[in-house]
Amino acid sequence: MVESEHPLRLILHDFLSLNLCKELEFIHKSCCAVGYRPNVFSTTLSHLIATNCGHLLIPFVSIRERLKDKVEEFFGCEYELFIEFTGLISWTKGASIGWHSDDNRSYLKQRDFAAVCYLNNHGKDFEGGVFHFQEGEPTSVVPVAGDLVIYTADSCNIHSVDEITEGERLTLTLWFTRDSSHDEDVKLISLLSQTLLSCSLDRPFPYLPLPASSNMYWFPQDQASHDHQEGFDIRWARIHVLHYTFNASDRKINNATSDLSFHLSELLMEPLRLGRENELLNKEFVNGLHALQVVQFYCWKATELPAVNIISKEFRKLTELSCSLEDFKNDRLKVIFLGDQQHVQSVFGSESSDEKMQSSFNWAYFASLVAAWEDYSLQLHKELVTSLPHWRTNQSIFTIVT
Ligand SMILES: O=C(O)CCC(=O)C(=O)O
Ligand SMILES: [Fe+2]
Repeated sequence: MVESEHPLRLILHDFLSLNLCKELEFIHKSCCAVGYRPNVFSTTLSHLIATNCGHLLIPFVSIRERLKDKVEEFFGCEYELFIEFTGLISWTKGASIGWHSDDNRSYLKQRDFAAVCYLNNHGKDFEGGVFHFQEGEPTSVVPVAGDLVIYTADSCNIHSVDEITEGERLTLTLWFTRDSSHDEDVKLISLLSQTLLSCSLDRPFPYLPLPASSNMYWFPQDQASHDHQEGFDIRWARIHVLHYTFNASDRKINNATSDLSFHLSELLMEPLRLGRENELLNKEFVNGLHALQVVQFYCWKATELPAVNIISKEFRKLTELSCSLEDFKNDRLKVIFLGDQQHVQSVFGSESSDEKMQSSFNWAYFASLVAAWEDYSLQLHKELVTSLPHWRTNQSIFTIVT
């Protein structure tokens, strides 16, 4: 399993199971916002909490523990380590990073160790994006889903990543610190406490996502220019490359355009429907993020379960497609949210997954997964509610054995 003998870095194969990689991909593709560098997208744990998706921290809990144990063990730490940052980070066409160490800014000095888990595959999901160490073995790491690289964050491990030339490269990245004042857990527990305690505990759907402000989902076409008009909305772009559309009723759009205080970008914060080719699913989602999450859940599960061919009566009822598509055919919205569709395709398009999804798509199966997504989310929410009091007492996020 171990690849290198270098004392300050370690490469492990198959550290994460493929299903965990897929689950984290589902979380990222349904929740991410624009990142801190051009062509980069990120999902931080605090962003999940801020968008009412604190329950999606649960899948990270045991991975963070295993990673911390591994780092402590490999570096023989005799002091306690704290996690300073946890995030899902994806890089798309044009993103790269030159030689650097991870503590190379005054505000990053607290970083002692880094862990990068690859969640998808070079050569299949993206091209480019090979990782290099400037000195010592191994010189290069080709990302493979499930593999892990850990290294010290100082100048002993100067590294770089080649430019992504196609597709989307996804990682789970953590930094560790000895400095307890940079402990991420303390901040996350405080945020979770604020959001969970401020809402009533018996809400019927406590896991429904709440979008952040629209600019956090706006991917500018030219990030160097200060004119951020041109570009696209990440949420819309993600469903577009999977051949879905967001549909709002004409009445709503007309009302919105006549109300000058209402920004059209806010339409994705409002109830809407999902369409595909000339069909419209007879279900209202509370907002664009809600619909996106169900679509991404379908992508995750559709690769796992055999397609359902027998459409039961119950399914048929659920999938009754709306007959008033004409009232929802709003190409105007597409222009506003997507802009240049070729640009969207060059950022998020992926041919291999595309073909598979297209040929096996089935609304009945999709509708059955709406319910499965609700069960999944509710289960995680319950785990969160059970765990939080223990986390608060210990000021630490850990697996609660029940
Ligand atoms: O994603 C990687 O392989 C490494 C990224 C990196 O070097 C960084 O974020 O500092
Ligand atoms: Fe780095």
